[in-house]
Amino acid sequence: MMTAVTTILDAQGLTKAFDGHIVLRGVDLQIHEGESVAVMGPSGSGKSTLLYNISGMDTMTSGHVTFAGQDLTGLSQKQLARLRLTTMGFIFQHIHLLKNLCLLDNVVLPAYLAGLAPRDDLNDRAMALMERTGVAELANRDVSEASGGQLQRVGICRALINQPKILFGDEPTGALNSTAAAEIMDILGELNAEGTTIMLVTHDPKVAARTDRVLYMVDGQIVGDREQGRYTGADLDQRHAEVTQWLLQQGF
Ligand SMILES: Nc1ncnc2c1ncn2[C@@H]1O[C@H](COP(=O)(O)OP(=O)(O)OP(=O)(O)O)[C@@H](O)[C@H]1O
Repeated sequence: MMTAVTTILDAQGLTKAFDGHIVLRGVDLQIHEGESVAVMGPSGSGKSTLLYNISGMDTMTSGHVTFAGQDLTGLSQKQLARLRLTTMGFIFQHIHLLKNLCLLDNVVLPAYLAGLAPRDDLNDRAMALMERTGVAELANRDVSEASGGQLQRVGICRALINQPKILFGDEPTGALNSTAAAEIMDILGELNAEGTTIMLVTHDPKVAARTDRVLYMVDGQIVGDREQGRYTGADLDQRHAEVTQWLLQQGF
């Protein structure tokens, strides 16, 4: 039986210029609900700019982006902030947590700001996420008392606290050793298997090997789009070899 594909994010003719310097050159991109997508390409090709513009973190120069049926183009900064807070999660290379809050409160904060549930429920939800990602014992600790890999897990919990429809990552494993990076990708793989749509900017073909689809950007355009099927936990070396070969063909 064929499963219907739902487009969760649709960018049409997305252009972004900084002071007349064109960084995104009319990008068309559809992301389907439930898929995981890696965005690769040379430094400066526009990967992060693409992520920031399709998520409404930055304001595009021209084009249209529709997310979960809502056209971002006409929204005010306040409406965009609300949309991001309640429907999108973000993880970065360096997770910026508030130093004067314990790790649990850092996870709870976006939910508290969204005001969608009572505080006790938010604490329970945050603890469940921290248990799931293996950082529950750190809940009452400070930011300075956790390792980079542990902080990235806390960052994932924070990104998930409002049950986002999509999780965006900008080099989420970029600052981690290979073991910690693999553990983060295991967590993201589980979330994806449960239905969370994921889009990651990465330089790491091993990260890309675990996603459903790899985009390759050059000079502000998507020039390669590879569907590689779901990673099931087996044959990572084989997938890595295949995606590396494809990347080399793209000019990686
Ligand atoms: N806020 C900004 N103001 C001016 N120029 C910017 C800004 N953000 C990005 N750029 C420029 O846009 C281009 C693309 O940057 P971007 O960070 O999107 O590339 P990238 O592919 O993510 O690179 P990297 O892999 O190095 O992170 C670069 O030339 C960069 O200098």
